[in-house]
Amino acid sequence: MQLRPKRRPRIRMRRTRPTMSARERLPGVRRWVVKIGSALLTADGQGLDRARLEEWARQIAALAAGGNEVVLVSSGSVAEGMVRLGWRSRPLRLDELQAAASVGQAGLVEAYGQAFAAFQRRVAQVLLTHDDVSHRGRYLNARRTLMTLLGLGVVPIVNENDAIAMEEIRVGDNDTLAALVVNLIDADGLVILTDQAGVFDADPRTHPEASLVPEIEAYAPELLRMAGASGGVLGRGGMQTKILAARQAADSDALTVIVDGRTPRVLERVAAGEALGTLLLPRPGRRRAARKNWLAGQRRVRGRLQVDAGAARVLREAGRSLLPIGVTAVEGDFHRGDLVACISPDGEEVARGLVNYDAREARLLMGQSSERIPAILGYDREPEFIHRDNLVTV
Ligand SMILES: Nc1ncnc2c1ncn2[C@@H]1O[C@H](COP(=O)(O)OP(=O)(O)O)[C@@H](O)[C@H]1O
Ligand SMILES: N[C@@H](CCC(=O)OP(=O)(O)O)C(=O)O
Repeated sequence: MQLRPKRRPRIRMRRTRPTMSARERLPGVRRWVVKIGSALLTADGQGLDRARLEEWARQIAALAAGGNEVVLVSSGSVAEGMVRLGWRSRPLRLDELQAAASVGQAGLVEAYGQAFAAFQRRVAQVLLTHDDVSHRGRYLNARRTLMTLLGLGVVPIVNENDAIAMEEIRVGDNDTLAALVVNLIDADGLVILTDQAGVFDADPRTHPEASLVPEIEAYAPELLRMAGASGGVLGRGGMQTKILAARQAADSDALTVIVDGRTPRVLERVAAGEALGTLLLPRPGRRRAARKNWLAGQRRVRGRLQVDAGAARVLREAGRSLLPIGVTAVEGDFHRGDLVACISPDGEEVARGLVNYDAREARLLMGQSSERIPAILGYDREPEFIHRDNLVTV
């Protein structure tokens, strides 16, 4: 009897039919999150690959000089820490992992600092946990800090706060962290740099005949089947978490490109719309920002702001920010970052959003013009009670 080689079942792919090529949207992207994975950052577990790091710094600096805003999400703290501590295998104990991450994170930011300095760019270290993006007040602060850094022309370098993150507040992998950052700052492009050319129709490590998927909807159901279970020795997520990250980015209408970070001038070429890696697309017509969905879904309204007719109208019709001057009464005992409802003079809820002031401060500021905030409080903050980015109409 002749044995026939076992064939892999063919996967039918629903690729997005290009009308205007979706790649043509990439040159229009202005705010990027670039994620660099452990698999790529360290030369075979021998420490950080500084030559590559410098090349990415050059490209990010070039994008920034061309009017783009770029937040870098970089892994590598554990890998670098292991090298600095002389450990050959990734520890299993959480405290040792956290120690390695702390040692490595210092090295990581130092290396980026030097790399970017060669291109006259400053960097900032931003360490986040899951709590920071799900907790009301810290969410606003994390967002504001990142936006301020971008406004200053600084490149924020984000990693998970591994030293303190316990299991229940861990994001877990940096693909997911990158997606959280996309949603946090309303980025319109996410580039995930990894050690493969992109997403293949099967894991290329175990299926050398697999072929690259150039473009696909992030929510295409077959995608997760293509991705093998987990990543390499240093990385954690593998392709699965990258696809889930692309989906989360797609929820706020961002485009994701998964691509080999070793490709020459990769970031500049991706941003120019060149067909590199895999482009993962949002579903057409899904425009509502993820943050707004999240806001709309929050049930625990902590307070109510009575607004006058004019404020009710601009909130309802134009989705504008709520200023202190339009508020006539403050109900409840809420804190900065809490969800509050905006109530029109006829008693209807017109909008809800994350408030920038504590109830005590709001009572002092209501009915006043925003220029008077510093004089009334003795310190300055946002001119809005609720910024339109953090507000949904009901
Ligand atoms: N369908 C697929 N296409 C490409 N890579 C895949 C696929 N399925 C699994 N992988 C694996 O995912 C790995 C990348 O994930 P990981 O090692 O976590 O990298 P990183 O550190 O960049 O996050 C690849 O080296 C590859 O072996
Ligand atoms: N925050 C840790 C873990 C990051 C991580 O999971 O890495 P990866 O998903 O491979 O980019 C680190 O910097 O090593």
